[in-house]
Amino acid sequence: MHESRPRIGIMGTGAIGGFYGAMLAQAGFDVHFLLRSEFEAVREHGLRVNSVPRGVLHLRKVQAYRDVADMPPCDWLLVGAKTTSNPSLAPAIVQAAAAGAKVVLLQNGIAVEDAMRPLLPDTLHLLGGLCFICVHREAPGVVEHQSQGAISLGYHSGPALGPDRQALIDEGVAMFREAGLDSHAAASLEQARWQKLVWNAPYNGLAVLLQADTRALMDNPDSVALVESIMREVVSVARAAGHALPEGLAEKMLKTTRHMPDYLPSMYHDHAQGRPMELEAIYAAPLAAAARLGVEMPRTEALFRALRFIAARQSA
Ligand SMILES: NC(=O)C1=CN([C@@H]2O[C@H](COP(=O)(O)OP(=O)(O)OC[C@H]3O[C@@H](n4cnc5c(N)ncnc54)[C@H](OP(=O)(O)O)[C@@H]3O)[C@@H](O)[C@H]2O)C=CC1
Ligand SMILES: CC(C)(CO)C(=O)C(=O)O
Repeated sequence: MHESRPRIGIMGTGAIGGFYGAMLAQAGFDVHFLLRSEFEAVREHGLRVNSVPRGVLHLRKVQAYRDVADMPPCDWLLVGAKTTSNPSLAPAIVQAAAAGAKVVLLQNGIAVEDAMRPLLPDTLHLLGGLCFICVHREAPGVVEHQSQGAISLGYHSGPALGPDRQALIDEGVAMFREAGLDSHAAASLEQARWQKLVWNAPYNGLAVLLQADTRALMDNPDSVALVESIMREVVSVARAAGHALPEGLAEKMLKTTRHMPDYLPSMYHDHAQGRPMELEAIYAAPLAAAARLGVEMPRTEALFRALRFIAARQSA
């Protein structure tokens, strides 16, 4: 630890990293941002979050870095890159870590910590952070925040045992709460990931395939039927894996989505910008789990294959 408050590193400052990092910096935390394509813009103009529920937050002086070697050692490393960047980002995470640092993957998908764990030394704690939020990058250094913002944390692996794990999660939860965010401990990180996937598996991919935002998807009976059937497949696999997802989860998510702003999930933006889509974390890993458990996910698999076709054409 450094001084009385932890030092925070944002590893990948896009929509999620920009939003949570700016909120923490505004609350007085010592936050250091690793950037890539938007480094110059942020260094010159700062980081701006245009938030519908919270108003404009403009961090004019940002501790921004293009090279991880210039970053000071950080106690909390919040990974805001897409899961597709994790293998190439891992050495930078290790380099920016203070002794005994907590690495938190603020990412969607299944088994993302399992894939990251072998790339980190055993001395680092690895946690997952599930972000319930609608944000996207509007321009270099500009994040649009449409709604929500809650974050739940769960411990994956590392040197802490038993009550020490809970204490670390509580420390993280308290940090986000101090920044004015709704934050909770997830009883089980794996279950929390499956539960969130019930939303991401249908909407992320269908937004790309059908070129539609959530409002358009919810206004059409055919797309609603597709969304619902994919949700039910994810729920079945999660339950087969031993996760007691709440009864009526799919219905509740459909209802909540009807009341959301017309939102384009992050996978839509990746496709639109020609960036890799998170197909491994959101589709391939759940499908592999389903195969191991002997549960079929025919509609999810069809969506995955269609998306993989789109991705292959895009990269050709
Ligand atoms: N957006 C949302 O509303 C939500 C997103 N999520 C999840 O959060 C995660 C992040 O998504 P999101 O914020 O939308 O993604 P973005 O594409 O907006 O941000 C990713 C950022 O990581 C940066 N990055 C990647 N690799 C490196 C690197 N090697 N060095 C430095 N920076 C790097 C990118 O830089 P560059 O500009 O160079 O590409 C970019 O700024 C995903 O897993 C997503 O599924 C979860 C809930 C909601
Ligand atoms: C489910 C949603 C839209 C908001 O909770 C989100 O967090 C995401 O896009 O991953």
